[in-house]
Amino acid sequence: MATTQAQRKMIVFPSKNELSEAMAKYTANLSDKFCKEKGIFTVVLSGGDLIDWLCKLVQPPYLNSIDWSKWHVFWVDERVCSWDDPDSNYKLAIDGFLSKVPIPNKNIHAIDKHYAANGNAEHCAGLYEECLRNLVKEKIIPISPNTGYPQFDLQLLGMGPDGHMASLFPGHPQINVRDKWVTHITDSPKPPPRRITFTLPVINSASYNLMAVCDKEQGHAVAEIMKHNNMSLPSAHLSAQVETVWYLDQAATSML
Ligand SMILES: O=C1O[C@H](COP(=O)(O)O)[C@@H](O)[C@H](O)[C@H]1O
Repeated sequence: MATTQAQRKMIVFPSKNELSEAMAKYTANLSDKFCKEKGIFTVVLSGGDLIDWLCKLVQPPYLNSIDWSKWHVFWVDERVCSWDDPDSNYKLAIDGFLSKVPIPNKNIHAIDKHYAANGNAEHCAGLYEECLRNLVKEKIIPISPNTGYPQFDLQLLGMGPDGHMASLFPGHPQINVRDKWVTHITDSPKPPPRRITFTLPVINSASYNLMAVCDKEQGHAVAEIMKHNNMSLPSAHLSAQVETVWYLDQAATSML
């Protein structure tokens, strides 16, 4: 079932399996489009359950048909910990997805290894922003003519039961930051406390934003956003330059 609100297109799938299949197809189609148009595909990952739902991308027909050499991979948020810590979104993506596809190492743009291990969130945010600014200079990432912030091709996002996206949490000031591309938090309500995150204007400057939400646990936040447009939930602010699409499984719509 597909419905469209002002800014949000919502598609409900019977189960995670169908959602994963659709997400792989959506990603593969955009990869083809952007690789043909500009020879580069910039993809931003989140952590959490999303990585599991990318499983279909590492299977035929996508595994062999996607031009992985053109991919550049980023993280919308990252936990400030060592790369091999079980909390690391980098580790999660490497283990569950990136180690299974031939993306050149130099195109995987992770949080700084040394400073992440040292736990300095502010410094890690500054360094990640510097990394993005260098890639803008190298013309890997364009600046959106509409917003003035970096414009990624596709972001694959997830939402926590409290309505957070990336590491923008309800009631925390990071959602209002506009003078940075990447900011930090040291008191995240979800552990671990120290994280870096893209700011909202960067998130909303992406061409395509796909928000994938499964499970009953998220049902209340889904209803607050879809039925009541409750803007106190960070995920309610999600938009994109071309398309914002919410992929939900049946369980996540239990309160709609
Ligand atoms: O902490 C985080 O949570 C969100 C949502 O994760 P999920 O496990 O509820 O799917 C995730 O999108 C974000 O990247 C991560 O750092």
